[in-house]
Amino acid sequence: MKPKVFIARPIPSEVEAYIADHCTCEKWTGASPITRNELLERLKDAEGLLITGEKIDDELLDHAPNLKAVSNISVGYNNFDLDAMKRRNIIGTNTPDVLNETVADLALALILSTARRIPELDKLVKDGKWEDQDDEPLFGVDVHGKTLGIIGMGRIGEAIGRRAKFGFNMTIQYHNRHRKPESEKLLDADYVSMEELLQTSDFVLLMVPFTEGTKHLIGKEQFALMKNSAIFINTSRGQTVDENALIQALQNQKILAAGLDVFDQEPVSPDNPLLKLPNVVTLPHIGSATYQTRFDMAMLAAKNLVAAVTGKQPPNIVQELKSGIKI
Ligand SMILES: NC(=O)c1ccc[n+]([C@@H]2O[C@H](COP(=O)([O-])OP(=O)(O)OC[C@H]3O[C@@H](n4cnc5c(N)ncnc54)[C@H](O)[C@@H]3O)[C@@H](O)[C@H]2O)c1
Ligand SMILES: O=C(O)[C@H](O)CO
Repeated sequence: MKPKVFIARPIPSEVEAYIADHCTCEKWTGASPITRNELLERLKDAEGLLITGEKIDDELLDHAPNLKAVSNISVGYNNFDLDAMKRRNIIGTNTPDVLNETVADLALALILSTARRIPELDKLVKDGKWEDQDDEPLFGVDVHGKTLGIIGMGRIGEAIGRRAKFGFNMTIQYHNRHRKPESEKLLDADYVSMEELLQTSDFVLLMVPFTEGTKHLIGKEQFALMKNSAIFINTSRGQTVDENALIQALQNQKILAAGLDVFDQEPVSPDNPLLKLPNVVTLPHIGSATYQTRFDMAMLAAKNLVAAVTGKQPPNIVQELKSGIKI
């Protein structure tokens, strides 16, 4: 008998067909995203679950007595309660690498958009406010030749560094849990302390996972160390930044600007002060959102899921759950 899986997110038909070749599939077909309660109700028989970021904790696992594996269609897995999953030998997988270049493209787009004030000036033109006058009020700052400080020199951090170094002749420095000699060689990058990075970078870019150790990694103290001309970019998770401290830093011109793909609360509340500041470029968490990359992520997540529920080694079990899992 084929293992039963529940697909909680819309996925391309080709990916669904691949899963259906190996598993009995049930899927969420509602017009809006599945709610927590609806998800809990659908898990009674499921041995596998395909999701994007839904919280996997004791409450959910209590509703899923047959569950063996949860496959995330994302590289970040801060939605996994790793202890709860470990206690029940649940396999958890993610989708690394296939999205690196796409997310890196978006990070560069945020760097350029903030430095050259692209959304603000686009609005000015479309609002008919482009006047024949001295254009100094439209000036921005250069990107080429400046110093980019990357906090979190992982797979995506390095892809961003490559673009910045070889596309824009930027100087790269980074801070990471561990030194990355390969990245240092490739990017001619300096490993520096967090303090030095914050004090000397023109652009500070955050690309760490959200864990207990990175919650509010950047807060009041860190913004205080940055240059007044610094531009802050967050493409990691909203919770890695103390958002109130960021708002203060921008309102008090402690830093020049910010480019944000991620927020503490998503979707961001329309009342969030960040949305009222002209020197902030905002995006709705779309780092990996191109047709090709989202297809590749869904297919990789499907391969992880099928392998896990059919007793094979999935290609991408998350690091913390690797030991102790019996395939
Ligand atoms: N905006 C988006 O759409 C989007 C897309 C993809 C990934 N992400 C986020 O980016 C994260 C990184 O993805 P990745 O594939 O590059 O992961 P990765 O594991 O390859 O890289 C993360 C790096 O951060 C470092 N790190 C961890 N804690 C740190 C700390 N306290 N200080 C300094 N460095 C630290 C790690 O050592 C690692 O080198 C994901 O976990 C996800 O949350 C966001
Ligand atoms: O972690 C990821 O893969 C991105 O944030 C998309 O969810």
